Amino acid sequence: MSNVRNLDLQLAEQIQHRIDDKTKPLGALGDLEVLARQLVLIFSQRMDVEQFATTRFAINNPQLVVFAGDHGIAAHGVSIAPSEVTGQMVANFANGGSAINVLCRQFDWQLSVVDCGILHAPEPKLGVISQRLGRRTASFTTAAAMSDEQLEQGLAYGKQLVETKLAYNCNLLAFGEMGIGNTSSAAAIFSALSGLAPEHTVGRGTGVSDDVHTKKRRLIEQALLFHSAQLNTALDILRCLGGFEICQMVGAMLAAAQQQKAIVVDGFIATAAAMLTIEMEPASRDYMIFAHNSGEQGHAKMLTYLQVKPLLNLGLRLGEGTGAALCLPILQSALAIYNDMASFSQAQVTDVVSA
Ligand SMILES: O=C(O)c1ccc[n+]([C@@H]2O[C@H](COP(=O)([O-])O)[C@@H](O)[C@H]2O)c1
Ligand SMILES: Cc1cc2nc[nH]c2cc1C
Repeated sequence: MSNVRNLDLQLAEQIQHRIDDKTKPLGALGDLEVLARQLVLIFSQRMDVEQFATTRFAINNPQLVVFAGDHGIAAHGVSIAPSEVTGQMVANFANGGSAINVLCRQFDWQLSVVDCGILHAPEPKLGVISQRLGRRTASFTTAAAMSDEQLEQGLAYGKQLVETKLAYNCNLLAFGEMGIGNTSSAAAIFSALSGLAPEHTVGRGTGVSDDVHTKKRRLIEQALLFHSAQLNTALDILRCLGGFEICQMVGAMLAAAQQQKAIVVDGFIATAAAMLTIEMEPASRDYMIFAHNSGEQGHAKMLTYLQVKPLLNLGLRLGEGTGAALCLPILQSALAIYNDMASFSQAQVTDVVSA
């Protein structure tokens, strides 16, 4: 049963023609042209030809969601910080002091923060959306990270969030996360999906030492062996190795793709969620924009595995959705070019030949 439709390509040729007919050498705006085509295709899905011809395409009410969750694996000391820091950072998000707050204010993203299950829940008055699945996952070295019920509830919470709180007049959603230990979970998911050994997928996360990096890799090798008979489907992989925030991201990405919204994917952990989403619903990839190539060593490999090209390469390795947030002006530029740039005939530019 597939709930996500591939993009209807009926208007694709017209869109490409309009881009090619702008006053520039063919393809000279590079990836901005690729983005314009993808965004206009997504935003024109249910339009008739007349509406399509007269519409100025725009990003409406862009929403960025940070999903936060704590991880049992963190108790093994695989990060530069303990799990308590997840809750402290969520309070920082709620108080407006983190990197993602600064970037969301700068670019006019609507920011939401979701507590998917963190060790120290913030006070309700801080306005964090509470969709808790527990205090933190089980350490996936010796147990499934979550139960079947938590998995199901997490997917449902993510879906509900998109369908109720975020749906209104918003055509673009960005996904970020926070969770001490979650690069371990994301690396394990990547290994399980791709078959790549942990030495290729496990990186330094928040910036751990050589010794901690080695311990982290060994723990993930151990976990993959422990679960090897179970890791048959994307749902199994998510249940055995995932995090509460990764689970809710998958539910929300599935719902966003189903509603044919553009999906901006942030770094290593958000891309692990995107990989699971694509595994469950391959058509969801049509709606995804990969914001950046993170500094986390496995991220470039994930992007290669997915055969996608990220927009930015700034060495960011913070998470929170910061790479995704930075893309908004580029996405807006792609649409501005599409809407406003003159064609050859409008500008009376003649005699340009293409190879
Ligand atoms: O987005 C990324 O590519 C990324 C790369 C490295 C670290 N992070 C962030 O750092 C935290 C996880 O790192 P760690 O070392 O605790 O596994 C988590 O809060 C992520 O948001 C994020
Ligand atoms: C301070 C801090 C901020 C973060 N933001 C996302 N992950 C993080 C991890 C740490 C440790």
